[in-house]
Amino acid sequence: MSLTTSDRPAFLRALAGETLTTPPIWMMRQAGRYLPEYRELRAKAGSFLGLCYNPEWAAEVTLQPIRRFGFDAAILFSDILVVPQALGQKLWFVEGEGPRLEPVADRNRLSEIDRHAGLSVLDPVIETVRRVRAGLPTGTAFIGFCGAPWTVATYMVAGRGTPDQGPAKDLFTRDEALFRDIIDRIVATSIDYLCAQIEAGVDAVQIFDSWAGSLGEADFERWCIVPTRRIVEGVRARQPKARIIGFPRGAGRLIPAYVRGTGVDAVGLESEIDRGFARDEIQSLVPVQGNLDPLVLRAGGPELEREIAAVMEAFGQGPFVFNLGHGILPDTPIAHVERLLAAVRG
Ligand SMILES: Cc1c2[nH]c(c1CCC(=O)O)Cc1[nH]c(c(CCC(=O)O)c1C)Cc1[nH]c(c(CCC(=O)O)c1C)Cc1[nH]c(c(C)c1CCC(=O)O)C2
Repeated sequence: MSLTTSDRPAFLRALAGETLTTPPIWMMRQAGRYLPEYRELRAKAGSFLGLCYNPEWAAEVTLQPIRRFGFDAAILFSDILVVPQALGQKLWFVEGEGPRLEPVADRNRLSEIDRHAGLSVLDPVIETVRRVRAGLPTGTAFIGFCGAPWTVATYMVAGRGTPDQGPAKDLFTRDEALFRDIIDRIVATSIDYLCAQIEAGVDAVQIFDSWAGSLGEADFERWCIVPTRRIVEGVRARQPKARIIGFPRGAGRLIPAYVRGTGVDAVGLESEIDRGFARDEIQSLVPVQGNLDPLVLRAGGPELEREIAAVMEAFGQGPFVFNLGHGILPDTPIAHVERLLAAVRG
């Protein structure tokens, strides 16, 4: 049975360049701590990674926001830092703080982690993809993802999140060959990982570059644009129909160069971007996704109404996916998410 155009998920139609009267909507981090049903399963799993690597639970968590809110797309429940794990690096999460890895700051450490390398570490995540696919309603699209090489490298080098990405910047200044080697490994594994997700059933993939905004123009070209283009080309060589969304958070005025240079099909926009610029210089190139401020969603009230209208006003006349400019905050009231959906869907 072939699907007619109108049976195609609205999310995929928008990514293909259609302007829809009601834009499709999903939210970054839509499966997460603001949901009581997530917190319940998270407590049962004991740890975040325990949840990520249990296909039954991870599939359930992926589907929770779809059942509750009927978003237009589900996003795989996992983390960008499972790729360093596939590269052999130890990863753990400190409760209330965030991720920790054994830092890779010299050549010896890199050759040590290499011994354990293997994509099979991610088999449970691929099994999660199959289960979610089987459980998703038709009309709901399914998004897979990975971290962009630059952002993943910042965690691999520092061993944790850093306010200014200083350790990774120091490394590419001090030992460019070593940093390039790290980037190359992330690129190769990310291509295999995204292709495995697509083969198992995701409709589109998003490349999260959360720290893209911390790079100056020349470094943005070599550490963000070039490695991302290699992933896009590597995935397309094997999966010509793959839909790829880039999210170079904070890249602002460099986003048109990112779109042209990487060849992504669509781009996510941070909340801070100038919306007039984004409409004229970015949405004219590719469909855009974003960019309600997560703080405004959490606050609710008249400011939320005004901002939803401003986002719709800026992007509603072109190909557009409604989203936040970054992940939903854990203490966001569920009623505000319900209000957002009602306002966007009219
Ligand atoms: C930098 C980054 C990470 N992970 C991710 C990024 C890029 C996007 C961004 O900038 O937010 C991406 C990510 N992380 C998670 C997803 C799942 C899909 C989704 O719902 O969007 C995705 C796409 C789940 C998660 N990843 C994490 C949680 C919270 C874990 C918990 O339940 O305790 C979730 C639901 C943990 C995580 N994972 C990471 C950090 C820094 C943290 C700690 C901060 C935090 O707790 O929010 C690394």
